[in-house]
Amino acid sequence: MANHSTEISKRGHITHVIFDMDGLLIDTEGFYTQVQEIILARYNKTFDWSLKAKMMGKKAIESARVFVQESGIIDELSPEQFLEEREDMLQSLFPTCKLMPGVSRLINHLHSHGIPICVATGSHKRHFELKTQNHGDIFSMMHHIVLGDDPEVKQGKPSPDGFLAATKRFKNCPKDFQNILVFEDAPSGVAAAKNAGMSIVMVPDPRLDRSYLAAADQVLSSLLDFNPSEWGLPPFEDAADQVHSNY
Ligand SMILES: O=P(O)(O)OC[C@H](O)CO
Ligand SMILES: [Mg+2]
Repeated sequence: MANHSTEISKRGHITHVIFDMDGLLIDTEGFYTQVQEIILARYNKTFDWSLKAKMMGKKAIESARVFVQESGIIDELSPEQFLEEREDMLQSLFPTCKLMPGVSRLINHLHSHGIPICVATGSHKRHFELKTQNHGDIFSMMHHIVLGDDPEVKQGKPSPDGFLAATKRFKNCPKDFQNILVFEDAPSGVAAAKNAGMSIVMVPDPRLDRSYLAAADQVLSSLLDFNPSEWGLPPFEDAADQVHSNY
């Protein structure tokens, strides 16, 4: 079995951290699922996790194209109509979102140790504001936030555009991108981090097909299971806090 120092050298010494948002920091992925199930039911179709896996993490319009094409309703509903149809439902759900387990503890820990942290999300500005309106304390600790409609993000995940834009905006950004750790929940996001040459911890929904997990450097069932010292980051001071804190 590898000892602790071997694990660190294998995983590298992380100096900067980039967080995905939906499904990783906040529990908004369930809202998208709920709304997409309702829309497909009108066409007597069911929304399943194989389609979900292909949509999550992408920019809205890119994800909408996948939805109408793969579900076979493209002749009845265009990607633009789909986005319009789901909008009211999403707008009422987003402000009710909660933080995922372990988010508060990890973000506070990294921030208090001066580790540069940021967000790179596929979400556009209007949705970002609805989703984060009750979580200003967490998002204010981010050095910067790169949104899906940022002019530098020409293409959504799995393109590396968002992660590369996020990297450039750090002061003293590392030369070796392996020293940047990305946290993601979506297959497209894991691919984007790999395409950017970064290290990647995946925290997938348990319903996601396991074939999607192989690309990540580490797979965790929750951020509560993340051990910073395995990645050369400052260890949690209070081990008891790791066990007992849910948020
Ligand atoms: O997972 P994120 O934060 O990149 O968001 C992407 C979409 O808005 C939701 O899948
Ligand atoms: Mg996500």
